[in-house]
Amino acid sequence: MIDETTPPRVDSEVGPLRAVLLHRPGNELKRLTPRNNDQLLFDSIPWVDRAQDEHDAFAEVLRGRGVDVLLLADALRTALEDDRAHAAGVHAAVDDRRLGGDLADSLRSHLSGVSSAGLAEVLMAGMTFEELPSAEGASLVRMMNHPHDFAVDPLPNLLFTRDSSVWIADRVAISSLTMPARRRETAVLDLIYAYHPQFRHAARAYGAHSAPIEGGDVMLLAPGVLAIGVGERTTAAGAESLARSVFADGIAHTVLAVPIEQSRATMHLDTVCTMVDADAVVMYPLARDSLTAFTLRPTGDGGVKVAGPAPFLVAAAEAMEIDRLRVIDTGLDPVTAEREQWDDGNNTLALAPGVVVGYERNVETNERLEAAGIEVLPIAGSELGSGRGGPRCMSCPVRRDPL
Ligand SMILES: NC(=O)NCCC[C@H](N)C(=O)O
Repeated sequence: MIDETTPPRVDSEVGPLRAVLLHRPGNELKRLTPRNNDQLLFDSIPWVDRAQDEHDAFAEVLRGRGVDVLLLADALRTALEDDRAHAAGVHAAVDDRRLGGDLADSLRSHLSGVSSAGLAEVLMAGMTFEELPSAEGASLVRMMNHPHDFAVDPLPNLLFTRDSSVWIADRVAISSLTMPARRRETAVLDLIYAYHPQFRHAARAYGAHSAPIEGGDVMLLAPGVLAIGVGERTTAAGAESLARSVFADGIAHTVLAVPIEQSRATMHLDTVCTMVDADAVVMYPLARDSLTAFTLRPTGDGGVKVAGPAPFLVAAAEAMEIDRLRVIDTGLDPVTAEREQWDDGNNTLALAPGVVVGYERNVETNERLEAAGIEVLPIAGSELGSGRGGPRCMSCPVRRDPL
C-alpha cells in the first residue's frame, strides 16, 4: 500500500526511495515456449514459481528498507473497477486486425462482461484461441489458427516496470515502447495512471504515442538533469521529444542524449550504467571511455539548442554542476566484465545514496562496489534474469525523498 498522503515525485536516481511500482511475474510467464521466447524478448524459459519467489524476496528487501511496494496487477485491477477504464481495457485487448471483425466483436462482448480481475488477467497473460469463449457460427480466423496461438498476446515483459513508465519530478511519462512484444504495455500503464485513485490526478509528461522512449534509457542524474540513452529502444526523435516536453513543463533544464550500441546486451542505458551515489555511477568498463553525450538545453523561446558531442562523464559533471562524476572502478578483466554486464551487474537499484540492490550472482562487481563503500543488498535472480533485466529494470520509483 502506497502512502497516499504524499504525492508521487522523483527528482533523482538515488534520493531515499519511498514508493515503487513492481510487477510480480504471473501467468504471462507461463506463455513462454522455446518457439516464442525470442520474439517475446526472453533468453530462456523461466521456472515461474521460482521467479515469483525471487521477486517476493526482492519486494521484501525493499519493504525492509521502508519502501512502499505497489504491485502492478493490483493497481490494474483497481483501475479497471472504473467503468470507463474497463471499456478502455476491452478496447486495448482486442485487435481487429488479428481477429477479424466477427471474432473481435464477439470477444469484445465477452470481455465487457468479465470482472475487473478477469480483464486484468487477459490484459497481462493474454488469451489463446482455445481459451476464447465458444461462439456460434464459423470464424475462418478461429479455424485457421492453432489452438495455442495467441488471440491476445501475453505481456511477459511487464516485469520490467522501469521501461513502461517513468516519473520525472511530479509528472509521469508513459513510454512508447519499441518492440512489438511490449507495445501493448503502454495501454496497461495508461489505464493505471488514468484511473487508479492514487494516480488519477498525476500530470503527464510526454505523450504516450510520441516517438519511442523506454524508461531504462532515462536517468535522473540530478534534479533538473536527465540522461537519455539513444540506441536499440529509444530513438533520437524520442529523446528530442521527451526533452522538449520536460523543458516546456519546467521540470528539467538539461538533457544529455547518450548514444549507446544497438545490441541486445546494451538495449538500454541502464544495462551499462546506473547511479550508486549522488555523484557516482557503476559502469561497464568498456563504456567508461567511449560513452559520449549531446547536451540539449531550452533556448527560452520554445526551441532546443544542441551542443556536443562530448565525453559523457564530462558533460554529465558539467550539467550536474559537480567537479566530476565518479565511476566506481569494478576493475574487472574483460571476460568477467562482459559476463557480469550480461547478467545485469551494472543494473543496480539505489535505495538511498550509497545503498543499492544488485543480483547476487555478480559476485565480483558487488565485491568491488562494497570495497568502494557502496552497500550492496544482494537478491537472487537466476529466473528473473532470464528476460535480461536487473533490479533497476524491475522497478519504477514513484516517490523518492529529495537528496
Ligand atoms: N531497463 C532494462 O534494461 N530492462 C530490461 C528489459 C528486458 C526485456 N526482456 C526487453 O527486452 O525489453
